[in-house]
Amino acid sequence: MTRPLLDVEGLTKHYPVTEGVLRKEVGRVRAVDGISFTVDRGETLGLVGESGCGKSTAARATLRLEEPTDGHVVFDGEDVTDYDNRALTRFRRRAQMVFQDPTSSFDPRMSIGESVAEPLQIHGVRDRERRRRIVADLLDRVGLDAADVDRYPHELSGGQKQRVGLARALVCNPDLIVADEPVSALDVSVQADILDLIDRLQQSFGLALVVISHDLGVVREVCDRVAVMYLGEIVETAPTEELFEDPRHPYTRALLGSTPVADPRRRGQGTTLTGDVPSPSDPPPGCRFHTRCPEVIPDEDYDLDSETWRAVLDFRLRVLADGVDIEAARTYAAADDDPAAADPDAVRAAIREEFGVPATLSDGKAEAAVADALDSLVADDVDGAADRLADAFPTVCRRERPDLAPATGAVDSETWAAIKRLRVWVATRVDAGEATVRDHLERRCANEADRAGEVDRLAVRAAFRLPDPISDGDAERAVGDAIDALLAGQAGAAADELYEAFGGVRERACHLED
Ligand SMILES: Nc1ncnc2c1ncn2[C@@H]1O[C@H](COP(=O)(O)OP(=O)(O)OP(=O)(O)O)[C@@H](O)[C@H]1O
Repeated sequence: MTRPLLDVEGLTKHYPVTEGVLRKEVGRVRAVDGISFTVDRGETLGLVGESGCGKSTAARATLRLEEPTDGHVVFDGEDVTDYDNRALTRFRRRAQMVFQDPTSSFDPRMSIGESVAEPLQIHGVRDRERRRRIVADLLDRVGLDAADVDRYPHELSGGQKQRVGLARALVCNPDLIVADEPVSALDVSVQADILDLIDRLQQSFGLALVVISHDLGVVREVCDRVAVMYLGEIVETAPTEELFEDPRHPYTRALLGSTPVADPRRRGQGTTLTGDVPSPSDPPPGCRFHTRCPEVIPDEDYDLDSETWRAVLDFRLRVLADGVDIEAARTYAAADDDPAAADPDAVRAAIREEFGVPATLSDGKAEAAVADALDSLVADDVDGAADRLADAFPTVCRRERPDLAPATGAVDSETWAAIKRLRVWVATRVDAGEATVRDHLERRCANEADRAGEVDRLAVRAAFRLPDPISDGDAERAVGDAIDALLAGQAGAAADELYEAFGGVRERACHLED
């Protein structure tokens, strides 16, 4: 595998939540929370997930249209997060963004020709005639007429405007385009045309593309690989058809289950998504999806099917959030319209019904806990109910999050984090000469080398917190070879080793299936 054009590692964007005139920080919106992905030259990566899961923020932070809170964005061997303003201007020429609503990115007083030519002017193409030729050629390639040059945005349809948006993004001959919901504002009839155009442009310009969409049909149409985002995290990355045929993460399965599919064999299969995405300012612990996950793992102490387990957990979650409306249950249960006189058994039954909890659970221990909680609720003791349910129904998913690990082997999450640390360090030095690489390595390993007397394999492992040896044989071989290449000053060869063994293409989730 060749080295990717874009290697995003641990990218994080938190927005502070402030209060009062002094704007004291009282919390953080964890919009993007440590995501990693790669995009090869000429490749199209889809970024999918429900509304609010952080896709647009991820795009803006990747292109440094907003400052990331943490993480690295390595683009063509350089760390974009280190760039000064000048380097950023150069980067923005090579990495462009296309927005959902092209109208907002146009100045209504500028003609189409002027709008498309503007980036050329900004980036120093002074020759007017040359600008005109480039613009005419691009308009032609995006399927517009040369005569459209003199028209204004308000004279164009949505589809035509998106074509102009693409022409404008292409005008500086970028290597990467990030398209944020490029067709969701368009009529369905025009969407296919624009997707087809994106596909053709990508091929003829050899572009790397990141296509952001909440619509799985869109990504299936144009993407080589797909990364699935949930609540600020990437839960699964896989080649497109593999993802659709064999989704590994329960969130991906639920997302696919909620999308209408053309294939009649798959219609109605799988689980669907219910409820809203929780707030990113207070994400659930463990696997963030566990509060909605139809496949949440039952505690081994109980013998309940997954649907009942989900119902019990929904009940537990709602009680803990003080979200059970007991008065409404009393009203529902009251035979003679007097909630105060409602039969307590009927109130308990009404609450069970609301959450889909069976009248009697087959597992005695679970039934006892639910019955106790219902007794407390009926006695208006919400805290008592919450304590009982919190103690009785833990799930492994509250403690452990699905861990992205390379399909190459069973490395644990700490080892994987160390490998990625080494990979990013190497990726930003691939073009450096041998002496520079060795010099940088010496500095990186200064503490460990002091102890060891020289920079050797052990010092490098210690500096990057890599186990010695890594338990998985394939991973150990790749890392060992990469370290040897580094010690010889050959960062390029080290990067090749690491991408070959641990490249984003084969990155799959998750321990839940294992
Ligand atoms: N400037 C901001 N300040 C505070 N919170 C923000 C800001 N921008 C985004 N967010 C929050 O971050 C989370 C992720 O938003 P983002 O727009 O990235 O999601 P998305 O997946 O692109 O959703 P959509 O498809 O609706 O655009 C949301 O909860 C959003 O409210």
